[in-house]
Parts: sequence; structure tokens; C-alpha cells
Amino acid sequence: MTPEYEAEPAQAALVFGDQLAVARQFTANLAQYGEELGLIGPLELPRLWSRHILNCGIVAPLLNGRVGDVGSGAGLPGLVLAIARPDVEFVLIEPMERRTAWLNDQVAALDLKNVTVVRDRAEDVRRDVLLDQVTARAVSALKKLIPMTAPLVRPGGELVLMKGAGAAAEIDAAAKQIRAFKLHNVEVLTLGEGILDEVTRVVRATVE
Ligand SMILES: C[S@@+](CC[C@H](N)C(=O)[O-])C[C@H]1O[C@@H](n2cnc3c(N)ncnc32)[C@H](O)[C@@H]1O
Repeated sequence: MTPEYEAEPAQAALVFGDQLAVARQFTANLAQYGEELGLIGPLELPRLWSRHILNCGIVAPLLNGRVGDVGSGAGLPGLVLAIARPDVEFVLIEPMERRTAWLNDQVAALDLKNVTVVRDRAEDVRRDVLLDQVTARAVSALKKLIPMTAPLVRPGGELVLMKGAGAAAEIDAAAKQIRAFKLHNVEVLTLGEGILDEVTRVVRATVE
């Protein structure tokens, strides 16, 4: 039996459009198996849609081409974004076997044609094909995250890193890494204002 979890908010239709049924199925699967598989804590169930699914889905319009998601874990944001944007190709990079097994199961269960799961640490991923953009959420502070993610991005591509209210302070603390990895146009974007109950912040930067 699926444990009780947050009822679907009205904003879900706005964020996922004609992909809503797939997003709904993924959310139900995460509610059913997420705690047992150690992917989410029990406290997340009452805010599964608002804190996790919508918070990730709102990033979808920023993406294009071939996007890597570093440290996908339960599929946040990588799987959610792949659901929202079937026209974009996603590479989910996650070192933990239990988590890649979950990600592969969900790709099959949801019949997603635009997702590849790579079991590896970001630092060890083969770089023969560079990505147009890289996303990450809750993996590490920016000064550690930049060296992990920027080398995966093609020249002119972007980092789109989900961050909390401390995003600007993290940018200040990462000044050295921003210079070393030649990031430009580093900005904090606030997404979902007037739509979501909790806004989403991303640090977006262009890789030289
Ligand atoms: C706190 S979890 C966050 C998971 C998911 N992004 C989310 O927002 O719920 C951090 C994830 O990053 C992964 N991770 C840690 N170090 C990594 C690395 N060097 N390369 C890629 N993934 C890594 C972990 O295995 C874990 O799944």
C-alpha cells in the first residue's frame, strides 16, 4: 500500500503540462518505495510535491540539448526534469548502486526514452562527449560542486545548480573556483515566484 503523501497541488498541471500523468506516476512510485530504499526520509512525504517534485520541475524551461544531472539520488532533479522535457536528453550521474538501480527501474517503468543512467562519480565520468548543461541539487557547496561539474560542460555551455537561500553567499565563497574554472555570467535566478508556495533558486553560469 502506498503511504499517505501530499495531495497533488494545482500548480502541478502548470509545471508539467501534458507530462502531468508521468510526473504523477513518478511521485506515487517515490512515495511508495522512496523511504524503504533510503531515497527520501519519512518527513518528506507530506511535502513531496511542493518541496521536491515542483521545486525541481520549475527548472525545466531553462534546459536544452544534452543535460547531465550530477548526484541524481532519487531522481531529483534529473528524472523530474526528464519527465517535464522529453525533448531534452538527460544523463543521470550517480555513484551509488542502490540509487542507479532505482533510477534505471524508473526509466523503464515510466518508459522514458530520453534518459541514460551512468554509475560513477562526476569526477570520474568519461569526458569524450561534453554536455550542454549540468544540473545538481543537494550534492555539495558551490566551491566543491564547481570542480565536480564544470569539466563536464562544453565551452559555452552552462551550469544550472539548484541552491537554497544561501546561494549568493556560496557564490562569494567560491570566487577562487569561479575564476579557476572560467565561469562567466554567474547569477542567481529565482524561479516559481507567484506560482509555487516555495520559490526555487538556481545558480546559473556559463563555462568559457
Ligand atoms: C544528498 S543526495 C541528493 C540527491 C538528489 N540530488 C536530491 O536532491 O534529492 C547527494 C547525492 O549525490 C551523490 N554524490 C555524492 N558524491 C558524488 C560525486 N562525486 N559524483 C556524483 N554524485 C555524487 C550521492 O550518492 C547522493 O545520491
